[in-house]
Amino acid sequence: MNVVGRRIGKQNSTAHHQRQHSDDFIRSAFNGKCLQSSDFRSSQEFEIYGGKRVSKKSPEPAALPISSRSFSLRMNGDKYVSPEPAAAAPPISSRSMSLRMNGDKYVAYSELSPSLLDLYSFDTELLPEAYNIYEGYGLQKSAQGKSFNDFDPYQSTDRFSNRARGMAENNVLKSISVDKERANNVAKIKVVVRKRPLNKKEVAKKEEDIITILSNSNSLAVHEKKLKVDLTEYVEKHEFLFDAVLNEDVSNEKVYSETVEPIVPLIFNRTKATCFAYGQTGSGKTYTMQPLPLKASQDILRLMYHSYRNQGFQLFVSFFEIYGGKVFDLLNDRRKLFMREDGKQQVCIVGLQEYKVLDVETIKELIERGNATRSTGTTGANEESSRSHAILQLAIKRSADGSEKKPAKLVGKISFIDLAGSERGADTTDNDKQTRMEGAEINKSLLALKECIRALDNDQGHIPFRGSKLTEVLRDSFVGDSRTVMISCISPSSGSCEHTLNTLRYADRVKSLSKGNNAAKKDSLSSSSNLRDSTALPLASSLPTDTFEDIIPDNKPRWSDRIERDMSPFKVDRVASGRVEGNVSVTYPDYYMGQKSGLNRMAEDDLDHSEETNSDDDLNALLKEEEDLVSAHRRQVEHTIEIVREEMNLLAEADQPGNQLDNYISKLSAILSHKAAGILQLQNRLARFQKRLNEYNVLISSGI
Ligand SMILES: Nc1ncnc2c1ncn2[C@@H]1O[C@H](COP(=O)(O)OP(=O)(O)OP(=O)(O)O)[C@@H](O)[C@H]1O
Repeated sequence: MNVVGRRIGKQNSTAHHQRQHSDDFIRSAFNGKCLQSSDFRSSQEFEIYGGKRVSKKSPEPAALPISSRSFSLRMNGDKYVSPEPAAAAPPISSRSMSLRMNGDKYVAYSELSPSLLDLYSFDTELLPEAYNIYEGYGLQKSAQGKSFNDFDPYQSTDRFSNRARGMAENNVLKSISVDKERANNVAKIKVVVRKRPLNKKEVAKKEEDIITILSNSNSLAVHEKKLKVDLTEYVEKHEFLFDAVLNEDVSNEKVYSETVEPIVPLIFNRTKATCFAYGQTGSGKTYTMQPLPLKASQDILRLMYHSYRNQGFQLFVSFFEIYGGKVFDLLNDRRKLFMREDGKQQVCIVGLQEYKVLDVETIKELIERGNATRSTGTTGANEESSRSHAILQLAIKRSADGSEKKPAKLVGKISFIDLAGSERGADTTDNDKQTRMEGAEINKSLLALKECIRALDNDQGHIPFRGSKLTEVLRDSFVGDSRTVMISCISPSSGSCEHTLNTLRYADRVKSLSKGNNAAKKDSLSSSSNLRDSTALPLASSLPTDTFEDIIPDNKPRWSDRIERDMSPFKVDRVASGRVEGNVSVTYPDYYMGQKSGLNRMAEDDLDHSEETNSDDDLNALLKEEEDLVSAHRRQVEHTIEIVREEMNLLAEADQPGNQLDNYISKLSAILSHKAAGILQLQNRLARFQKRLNEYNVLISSGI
């Protein structure tokens, strides 16, 4: 593997500080034998642990990893080498790497963690309660009554005067308090939309850009061309409001600063963050996601080596994918991994490899390797389309005393998820069995992910993470202090309108009902009510805008949505929560205003009355039935449209001279029977579902 070395020599504004830290590191590492950094500057070579040379670039200390606990060195003649015998080092193919001095050479500096990664059992309580990253060990007594300085390797060799140390601490304090302030301002869930530019193919096909985004606004409009029943065209405008809306000119840097950057400092303080990209194949998920972990790790390392230096934080990377409901290690030749649940219902991914990394370059190479391994399938829409969820995790760990003697435990982490193309969930009707199964799994996981995030944001005690492999794997990101950023990627082209609307609805559902969102959104949207500028006929306006929603419940209503729809049957589209459509403001029953969805109630019931507890399975089954009902309703509406078309044709025929009355009567009779059968079927399904709700005591309105 092409590891290390290339980063060295890169001068930047922090070079001076880093050089100083390098000096400190070198002094402490050599335990008093002071080696000048100039000795290192003259070093020319890097090589992989085990002796294989990788790079001959000059390792300037400006870019050296500065964690004095990240590796240790010893003298060997006049050479400094790692205390681990080279022979004992596993080959690079087994991913075990560590930086050491070998003569005047630096060698690789990543380390393999234990092969069993227990996602859930990470003890995030490793830091004594008194510990707070924003105050820092170095500035307070630890639980054992020892100050951080008691085990600070800087202390014995430190040349700084107390005054200088005080100034340094002040600076650390300042940056820490800035981070703390920032942390308080980071929303628990943030939903961002990114529009990509039209691609060459779309331009060649003369497809129009149907998305408008007002500059400096966080709303966007989709202009959907539709046909009335009489086949005349009109444009329906769907407006959505999100936390941020990024147009096609926005750079990846801006995407980073808008999404992940504010979260990074939080993961040093036990936060588990998740950033995922959602959208149809080719909408820009990978383009958007790929740079983020790199940028994040750059910031993480900066924090580790500066603001939080000497506190023993370590950075680990793992990269795996979920494909067809199975988990594969992308950094270990796609080895199949197994999930196990222990007695405490904590789930482990057995065998997942994690790398300890000290520099961005190594992370970059690991990501490249994982991406190359990532499974892709051939789809009609995009040959490179991915049908898997790729999950890259950056974990911050630390041992209890900040040293490397004890095993490091998880402090916080950030997971980057490049989801499978959202429309892939529609493959459940495909002829190919494998494709169907993959589609079903994708569908299930996208639904479950949405439900988990919503449950999370509502502080529901009950999070339906067992809905899919994806959410099971992410379980520990849904408990405790968490942050979630969803980046919805959309294509601007008219040909993708249906998928775009589905993506936006999914995003809207993730965001909706969340605490503090509704009021704000309502305010902001009420000033722009009547956002739809189409003249939608009642029937046309209840048309589903897509077909795959039957399978992917992007538009999945909660109990409250159903009421909203029921009360305003002429509304076609939901926009961000609290939207006021047309000039009709929708009145919610009090129950709904309290945001007590049926599920919330179930969750609360779970907590309050354990004997009435519904299991996850029950909850998921109920959710599934709800989805099925909505799907059936949608199909019924589509069916009705077809029938209305038939009726119109029949009427047109009837107007023709010489029309056969017999023919007209028999056709009309068939059409009406057809219509009635469809309605009856839906009524039966609705009745069954109502019964189920009654059984679970979640019937929320006598009006249903
Ligand atoms: N914001 C953007 N600016 C410029 N090009 C973009 C942008 N977003 C995506 N693209 C380009 O569009 C193409 C498809 O993007 P990408 O592969 O990221 O889609 P995807 O959603 O990950 O698809 P899949 O689900 O199939 O993996 C790529 O060639 C990519 O470079």
